[in-house]
Amino acid sequence: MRLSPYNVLIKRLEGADGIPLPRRMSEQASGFDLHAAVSEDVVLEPGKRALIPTGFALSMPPELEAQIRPRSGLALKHGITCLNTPGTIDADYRGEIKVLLINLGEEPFAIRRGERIAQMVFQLVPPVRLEETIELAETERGAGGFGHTGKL
Ligand SMILES: O=c1ccn([C@H]2C[C@H](O)[C@@H](COP(=O)(O)OP(=O)(O)OP(=O)(O)O)O2)c(=O)[nH]1
Ligand SMILES: [Mg+2]
Repeated sequence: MRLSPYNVLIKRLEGADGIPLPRRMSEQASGFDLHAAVSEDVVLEPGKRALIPTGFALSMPPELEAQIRPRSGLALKHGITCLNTPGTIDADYRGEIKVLLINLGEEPFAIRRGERIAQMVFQLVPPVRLEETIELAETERGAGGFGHTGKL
């Protein structure tokens, strides 16, 4: 078990005064909830999408990435989810973290300043080097996929 946490730096951006920094809502929550840093309400009509600012930027060690995931409560109650879920935040990205929301519900949904709209989960990214070859290691599955193993 890792004893010391990964140190991730967070910078509040202009216009994000009063917006809480991302936070875990319970001690062992996987995700840090993200708040909308919109200057005024954004109304998402059914079927429409919007890129919502969160008011902060990150600097994290190269072995990490962050994933932007939907909040299940918003998805269940209002059909609000992330279009590109999970969104990928690269370790070298220094711009504002944004959330691409889409309304898959039947009613317009208002996104208000400061409301929690999504969550950010940090993940380890293993160091991988792609090496081109003409022969792959054989397996029992081989090229079978997409339901190849049946239903039961
Ligand atoms: O939900 C998201 C997804 C991405 N990003 C930012 C951080 C990420 O590092 C960058 C690029 O994202 P991605 O690689 O998914 O998009 P792309 O279309 O491949 O853009 P790029 O060519 O800039 O990599 O955009 C967000 O703020 N929120
Ligand atoms: Mg990319």
